[in-house]
Amino acid sequence: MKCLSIRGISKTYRRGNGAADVIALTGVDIDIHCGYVTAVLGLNGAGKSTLIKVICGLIEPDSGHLELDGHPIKGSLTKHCRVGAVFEGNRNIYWRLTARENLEYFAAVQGLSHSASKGRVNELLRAIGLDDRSHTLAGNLSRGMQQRLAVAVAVINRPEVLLLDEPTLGVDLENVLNIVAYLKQLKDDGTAIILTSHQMDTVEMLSDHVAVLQSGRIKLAEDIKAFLTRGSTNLYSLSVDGLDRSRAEVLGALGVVIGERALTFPEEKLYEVFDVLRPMTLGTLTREASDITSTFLRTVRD
Ligand SMILES: Nc1ncnc2c1ncn2[C@@H]1O[C@H](COP(=O)(O)OP(=O)(O)OP(=O)(O)O)[C@@H](O)[C@H]1O
Repeated sequence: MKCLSIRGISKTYRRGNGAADVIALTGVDIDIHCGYVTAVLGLNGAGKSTLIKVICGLIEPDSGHLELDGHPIKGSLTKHCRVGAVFEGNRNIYWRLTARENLEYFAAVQGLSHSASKGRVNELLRAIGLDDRSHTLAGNLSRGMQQRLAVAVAVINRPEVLLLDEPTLGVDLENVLNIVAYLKQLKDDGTAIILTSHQMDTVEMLSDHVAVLQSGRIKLAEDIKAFLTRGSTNLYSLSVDGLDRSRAEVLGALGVVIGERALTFPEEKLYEVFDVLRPMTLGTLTREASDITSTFLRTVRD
């Protein structure tokens, strides 16, 4: 497999009983390449999880289809290639099985032989740092450990397409690095990885391409280097105390990011921000290093 293409996917949740329908995705097109990680970014409710569910066949889209190497596929992607997935809330693991039993169970479901399964399970337990907790029930593992187990379960069959919805949520920094290193290995072996995450460090460490979803539509899709270059404009941070609601609204409309103690905004907004804040006493003004978080925020607020 060389490339998975998502073509014109739209999905509306129809709620009935007079409740308004929710348009989750509208005409989404993305190309996903083997051996690359594509990060799908978006604010809460942008449609990321819906897209992941559509790709792995859990949700039927209203329109649109998937293509493999340019050929439209019939039925679920899982019928055409090996697919692994981590869903929000670790729904891909069984709480009443131990970590080892979960891996053995899913290895059997995926058709691995007993001997292949044994080696693979041990390898994965080591890779995710759970070899000393292999006999603990999944339900008794910490949240971060459960998350690591969910990643291991998703890759048990060496997937050609791996879908990761928030794979490092709640995982400590050391284990984030372990997971990232393991996923990089998978990508080097040719797996096409689709990642959604609010953890920008993980996104920056892993991704080759970025697609930004906003209100169910693709706002931008490009190489991560091009994406990061967008953020090269200088950003300023200004500390303020006692910002009132009407000023906050005006600043929000200008695209200023309002934090607990400071405002963040691009250089070209500097004088407009000063005008809005006048005659307040202003705190320290510092120039911020531009990073993936600020680039993303600017993209969705633009
Ligand atoms: N089963 C459902 N029934 C009705 N509406 C839904 C359902 N699932 C999701 N939605 C709505 O669809 C929209 C997209 O939701 P989705 O979970 O795909 O967003 P998301 O980008 O993954 O958000 P988050 O970052 O919060 O996880 C939201 O408005 C959400 O409320």
